[in-house]
Amino acid sequence: MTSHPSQPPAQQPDDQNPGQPPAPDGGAEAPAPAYGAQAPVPALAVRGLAKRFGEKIAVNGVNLDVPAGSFYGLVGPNGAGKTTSLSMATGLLRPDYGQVWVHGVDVWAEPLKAKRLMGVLPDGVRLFDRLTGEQLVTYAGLLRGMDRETVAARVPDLLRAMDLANDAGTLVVDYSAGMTKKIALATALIHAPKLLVLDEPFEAVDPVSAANIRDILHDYVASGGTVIVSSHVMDLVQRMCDHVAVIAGGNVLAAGTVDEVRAGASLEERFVQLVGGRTQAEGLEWLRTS
Ligand SMILES: Nc1ncnc2c1ncn2[C@@H]1O[C@H](COP(=O)(O)OP(=O)(O)OP(=O)(O)O)[C@@H](O)[C@H]1O
Repeated sequence: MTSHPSQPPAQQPDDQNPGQPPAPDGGAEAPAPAYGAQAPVPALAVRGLAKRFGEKIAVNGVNLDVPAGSFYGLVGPNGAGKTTSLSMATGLLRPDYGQVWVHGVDVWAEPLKAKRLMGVLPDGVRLFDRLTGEQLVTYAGLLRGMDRETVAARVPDLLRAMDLANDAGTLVVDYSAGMTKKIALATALIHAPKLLVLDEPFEAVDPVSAANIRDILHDYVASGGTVIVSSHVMDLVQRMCDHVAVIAGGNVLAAGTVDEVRAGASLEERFVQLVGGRTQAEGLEWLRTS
């Protein structure tokens, strides 16, 4: 495994990077993670990650350590920067600033090596939906450089685990939203990655399938894998995850074990305390029917 550099590579000065936005808070100065001989290398380490879309700062210098073997929840209100952060962390969206390591491998310096370690379920994923479910998962395995025999052995296992065995021959374009989510998750699992990054994996998934997926993910973590899930469902994160980060306005407001972050309250109460933003239904009087 590649060890971390003791210092981060120098940030690009703006004059070498025309059109780049100025470094956000914590962006340019964020130290690289330095792990001693004893300290385990995190599954994911993020330093000074930042992204701006025009005037909008979507991610404002995020630092995060996701311990190997953890079940890590990422929660935040709509537009908090979760998807943008995860997209940059998984090599799908180039950051303006910052660095990301997966098990010590720099995602943006060694993308192929890093991506071999990861399985990703991106938000709003576009799949090759003119393939059948079985073909799509097979294709994902072959694309990862796996041999045909191993892929052929794993595909039925995954289809069964996702309760899609009876729809193996159906075109993905004809799948429901929940079925599409599950087949996308199967494509993320086929190469048995060390780190799974799942953006809203339970959205549109029925309760029985969600419980099955939770079991699969718990087994995966128990066998040494690491899972990062973003979710809006606090109760689910509190029950399912051992670590959590709360992100809002492109910043991490709190991060640690679930018990540390919720500090005696429920995660939902703590979330509302941290994030604020509860609004009264003022101005919607016209909506009242009586
Ligand atoms: N491609 C884009 N172009 C312009 N603005 C974008 C783009 N992607 C994201 N944004 C903006 O960046 C901010 C963060 O968006 P992001 O999708 O990361 O939030 P999120 O926490 O995943 O939200 P949600 O929970 O609603 O999915 C939002 O204000 C969003 O409008």
